[in-house]
Amino acid sequence: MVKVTVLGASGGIGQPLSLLLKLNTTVTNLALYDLVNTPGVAADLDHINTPAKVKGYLQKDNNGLEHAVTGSHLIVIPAGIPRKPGMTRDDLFKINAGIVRSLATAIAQFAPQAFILVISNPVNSTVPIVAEVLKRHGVFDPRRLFGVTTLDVVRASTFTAEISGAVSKDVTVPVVGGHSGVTIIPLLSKITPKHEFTHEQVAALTKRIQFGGDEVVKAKDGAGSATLSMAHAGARFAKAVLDATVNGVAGIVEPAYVYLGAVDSGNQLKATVDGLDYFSSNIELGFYGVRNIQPLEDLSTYEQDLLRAAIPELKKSIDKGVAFVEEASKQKL
Ligand SMILES: NC(=O)c1ccc[n+]([C@@H]2O[C@H](COP(=O)([O-])OP(=O)(O)OC[C@H]3O[C@@H](n4cnc5c(N)ncnc54)[C@H](O)[C@@H]3O)[C@@H](O)[C@H]2O)c1
Ligand SMILES: O=C(O)C[C@H](O)C(=O)O
Repeated sequence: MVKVTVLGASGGIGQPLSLLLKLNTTVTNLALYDLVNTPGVAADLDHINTPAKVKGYLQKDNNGLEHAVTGSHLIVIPAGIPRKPGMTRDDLFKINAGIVRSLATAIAQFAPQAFILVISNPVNSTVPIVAEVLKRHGVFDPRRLFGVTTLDVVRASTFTAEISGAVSKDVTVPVVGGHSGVTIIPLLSKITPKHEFTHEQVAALTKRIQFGGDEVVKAKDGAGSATLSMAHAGARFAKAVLDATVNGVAGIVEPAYVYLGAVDSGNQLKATVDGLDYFSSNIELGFYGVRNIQPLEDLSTYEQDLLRAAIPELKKSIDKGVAFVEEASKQKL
């Protein structure tokens, strides 16, 4: 059995993401959990002739969350509120931190072995929140926890190809750091296939990739943030984890925001990012999840400056997530 669970499955991301996961033939059971509407979404998806059996769970059901997560191989979390124009991702912390903490508590209790993919913003803080909850339950395996930053590399491929004329699906741009504004660091000097951009193009592309989310928030004009492109990105990353951990595919490399103490190579990277505990880099996936975290090498001067600007922002967001769980534990929430 390969059970995948989506927490927040009725939302703007949750529904198309669940559709794409239903189309993934590695999945045998798809559990959809939300406050509302999951029975309908599940009944609808269950008519698609792919292997996964789909079941909906509601918060108001008796032990709905427990039943949704129990036995899961992989759990994706897009639960929480999205931005409106004028908001930063950090403005979501107040509400989403509590949502993510309560979902992580259930995972720690009922699915401690699951691979966890966090989409809920602010990712730079919500991933440390999940980790702290798992640590407190004595079940933290950092190789199994990922902040999903795939949308940044998807955008980077699209935006750079518009300038270079390459076919976007063939373009790869490493994007490292975190998932918010200046913490998003595109490494345009490392684009493949190789392309030489002018300084002006590098500056403009960097800004567009860093603030790509704002373009969608503005265009949606109060109706939320990226959902469809995010569903695509989330399904792509979930497929990568399933291929590595279920299907035994070796050598898969995808970016993700992870705990750097997960593996030795992460500790080496940690030394080059001023001791940050979490950072997004290209991750080689293996049977147990994170297998290798790629180092930052040969950055251009411009990229080194971006990194310098990102580090204090990341530190603030990480500390905020850790402090939130500490405070909640003190208050026995
Ligand atoms: N990581 C990324 O790259 C990325 C990209 C886009 C959006 N996001 C984030 O994803 C989150 C969701 O975005 P959306 O557009 O789908 O929002 P949405 O409001 O459309 O959907 C969120 C869903 O979460 C559900 N929910 C709320 N509290 C819950 C709880 N305690 N348990 C289960 N479900 C709960 C809601 O009922 C809703 O169905 C936002 O925080 C957004 O900022 C992240
Ligand atoms: O921009 C947002 O708030 C949503 C998401 O993080 C994105 O990058 O599109």
